[in-house]
Amino acid sequence: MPRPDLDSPEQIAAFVDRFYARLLADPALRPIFIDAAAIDLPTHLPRIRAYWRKMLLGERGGYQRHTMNIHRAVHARRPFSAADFERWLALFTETLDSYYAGPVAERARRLASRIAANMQAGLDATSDEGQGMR
Ligand code: HEM
Repeated sequence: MPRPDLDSPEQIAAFVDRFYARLLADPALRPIFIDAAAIDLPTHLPRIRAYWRKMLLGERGGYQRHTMNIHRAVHARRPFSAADFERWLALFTETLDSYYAGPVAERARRLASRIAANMQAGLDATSDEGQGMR
């Protein structure tokens, strides 16, 4: 059966559930979500879905939070390592490749990789001398 593209709110919702199943099963990443950030999944998952609807479908008026500052606060409690970023991106890409194919899935891949690199650079800079992003 051909894989669908990641181009509807329904596919994005399913993608986020699948991605988070992997993140939360990961021995290195799970404690960041569960212990350091103590996320409430019923609050968190709808935000992640709204974020990706904005990024991939151009949804307006949905997700409007400061993602970088939110990660900075978690990073201050428990620093993200380079290996954490690699793992996050590997799980994102594996989830995409397992279930989705098409131009929007490819855009998601490029965006995630670019944003992860920017985020990592911003967090590193912050912990050095405060030259972080925004
Ligand atoms: C090492 C890599 C990453 C880790 C360990 C990580 C971890 C987390 C954690 C723990 C939260 C919950 C924060 C809280 O509610 O206090 C969070 C939120 C979020 N993350 Fe990440 N993250 C990573 C990379 C990324 C990347 C690269 C993106 C985007 C491409 C991203 C997108 C988001 C979004 C949209 C939220 C929701 C923030 C909100 O509450 O509005 N994350 N992340």
